[in-house]
Amino acid sequence: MSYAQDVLAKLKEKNASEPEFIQAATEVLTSLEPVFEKHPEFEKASLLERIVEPERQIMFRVPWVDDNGKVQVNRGFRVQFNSAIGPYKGGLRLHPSVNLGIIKFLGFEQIFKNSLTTLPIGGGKGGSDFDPKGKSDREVMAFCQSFMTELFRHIGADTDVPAGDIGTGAREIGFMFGQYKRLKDVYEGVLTGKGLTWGGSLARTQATGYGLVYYAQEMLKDLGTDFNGKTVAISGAGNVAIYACEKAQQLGAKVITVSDSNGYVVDEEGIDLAAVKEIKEVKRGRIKDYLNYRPNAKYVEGAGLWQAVKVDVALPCATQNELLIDDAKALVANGTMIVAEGANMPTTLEATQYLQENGVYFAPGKASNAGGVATSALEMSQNSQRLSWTFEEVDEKLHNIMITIYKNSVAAAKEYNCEIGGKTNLVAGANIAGFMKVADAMMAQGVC
Ligand SMILES: NC(=O)C1=CN([C@@H]2O[C@H](COP(=O)(O)OP(=O)(O)OC[C@H]3O[C@@H](n4cnc5c(N)ncnc54)[C@H](OP(=O)(O)O)[C@@H]3O)[C@@H](O)[C@H]2O)C=CC1
Ligand SMILES: N=C(CCC(=O)O)C(=O)O
Repeated sequence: MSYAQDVLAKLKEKNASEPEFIQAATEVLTSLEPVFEKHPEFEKASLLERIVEPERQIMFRVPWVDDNGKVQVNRGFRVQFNSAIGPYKGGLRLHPSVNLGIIKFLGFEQIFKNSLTTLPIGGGKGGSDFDPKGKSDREVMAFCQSFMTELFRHIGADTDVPAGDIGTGAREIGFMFGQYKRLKDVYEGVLTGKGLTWGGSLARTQATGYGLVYYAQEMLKDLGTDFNGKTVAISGAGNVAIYACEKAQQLGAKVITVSDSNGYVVDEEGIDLAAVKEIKEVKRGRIKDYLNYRPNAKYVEGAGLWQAVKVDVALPCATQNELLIDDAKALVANGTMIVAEGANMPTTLEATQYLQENGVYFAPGKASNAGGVATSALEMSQNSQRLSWTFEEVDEKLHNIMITIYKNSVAAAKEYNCEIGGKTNLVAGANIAGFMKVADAMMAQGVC
């Protein structure tokens, strides 16, 4: 049994109730096998045993009062996974499905994603099982203030910088920031995704979606083509999905699907993004309301998006494990050229392998969705300098970072001979490239 396999076996035993964390760790550790053959010093330093154990895991009670005067209680989390290359950095997910295993999977992915950005940020993640859907602004504020009343003692601009993720948008970041400032009596860049009048960065809202398309553009370039005239399927209708759609449309693609947790829309004439933005960003409505704007479109309740349409490009931008083996088989049968993940771990391990082995060029979210956290790090840079860059300046830096992530992933894959289905194995390349910088820092910093 190899070093990585031995550590993985122990990890599965020790974290048996955390399937998503085991899934994320299985993908990374399997990719790293050839690295440990070349670097036996890593095993001697028990590097893997240390990197798979979070530096700190914080769980706390979050009591708040709803609009009926009833006291509600939620559970809060922050996993400070790895600070070898910088302060912990990662989003806050507010969704009823949140538990420690989900936050550990997200935090583990964040270590290598943040490393790939080439910026000085470590890996962390947090959130709560609070569901903001259907709550009043006052209820969301009450929750966010209570959440931050516990979290503030563990974070800071040079310690741990949370941001958005599922269920955490500009509204939630605002309420959390206001509470932090009151408690700490400090005005600092402790959160990213802030409003533009109080320290936010231009292009941060667009960054994850734009960055995903910039990365996918590099993939298409290596296939001798581009987005112009391509048919694209996108899942989700939130921050990542909306701005992936916007950039793909700007590059000449026809996006024909979006979805939410109730169902999906197919609009063969091309998604009306202004309608999606109004439904989701303004009215906080359901995607089925799209038919009120585009009566010729189709709405289908439930899952099934990936088997419903024939597309050149698939961009899963909703949630983990949304693209399963039968979806992968449908994409292959329909001749899909590339799958680039906008969400974190949306494709199961089995589906990923099937897509790669059958010639679909596949990008893991830790590489292709890194534009969000990269731009968060650019927001931190602007805060440190007490400056604000223009949209064009930030967008150009973002584009260059995504090109660098792609090139570094390809280079690492080539160095370790990682090919699959006749194409570069970007999963292995991203995991290796992301790991090496963290490994180098951990080896230099001693047993810690
Ligand atoms: N925001 C960011 O900066 C980044 C986010 N990501 C990842 O991208 C993905 C989307 O995040 P983001 O756009 O920020 O989140 P949002 O909350 O803005 O949007 C999430 C979208 O996914 C849908 N969704 C959520 N859970 C499920 C589910 N269980 N089944 C089906 N659909 C679901 C939501 O539908 P509904 O409204 O019905 O809940 C919504 O349309 C997540 O995996 C996140 O971790 C990755 C990098 C950066
Ligand atoms: N949710 C995010 C963004 C994190 C951040 O901007 O710190 C992610 O990279 O998954």
